[in-house]
Amino acid sequence: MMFLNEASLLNNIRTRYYKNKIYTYVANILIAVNPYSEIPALYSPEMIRNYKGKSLGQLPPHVFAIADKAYRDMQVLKQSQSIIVSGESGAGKTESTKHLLKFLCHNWGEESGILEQKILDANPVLEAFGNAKTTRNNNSSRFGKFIEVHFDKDFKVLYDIPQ
Ligand SMILES: Nc1ncnc2c1ncn2[C@@H]1O[C@H](COP(=O)(O)OP(=O)(O)OP(=O)(O)O)[C@@H](O)[C@H]1O
Repeated sequence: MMFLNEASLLNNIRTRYYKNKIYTYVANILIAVNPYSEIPALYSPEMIRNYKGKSLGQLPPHVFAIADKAYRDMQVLKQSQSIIVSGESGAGKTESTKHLLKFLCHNWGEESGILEQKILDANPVLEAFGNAKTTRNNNSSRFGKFIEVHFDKDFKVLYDIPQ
């Protein structure tokens, strides 16, 4: 971008959004715009495989790239990593968190995948207890959500911060 200010950033995000490119990087922060419709190719099994082991920026901006970087940083630095998912109600935090979990489970989980499937399957149950319809979101996590997933010894904390 020629000028880095709020207006040009928003314009850039809008232009990308109209091309179904809902993800944009600002340095190593990922901005996601809620498309309010399914973009199937964005989360296909092929995409999940493509983003495994790729450096940030090697492929187009994606929530999978953030998950992969966190996992690889954990391995290299031997320290737990955190992904903070933040935004107003209805912004798409819960959906983003589900995509993060799915990516991590499919690419970096145990081989049998049984435990990972249980983690993914637990989500609808938790939502049944913790979610409610609000004016801003039909499936709002009003009671807050905190997901902690451990792979091996010291993997990983995901936060979905209620707004
Ligand atoms: N990546 C996405 N693709 C398609 N639809 C999405 C996506 N992200 C969000 N949505 C749609 O937007 C709705 C609201 O998203 P979500 O529940 O994730 O918001 P939230 O930020 O967690 O809200 P709250 O803080 O109220 O819990 C979802 O039910 C879904 O219909």
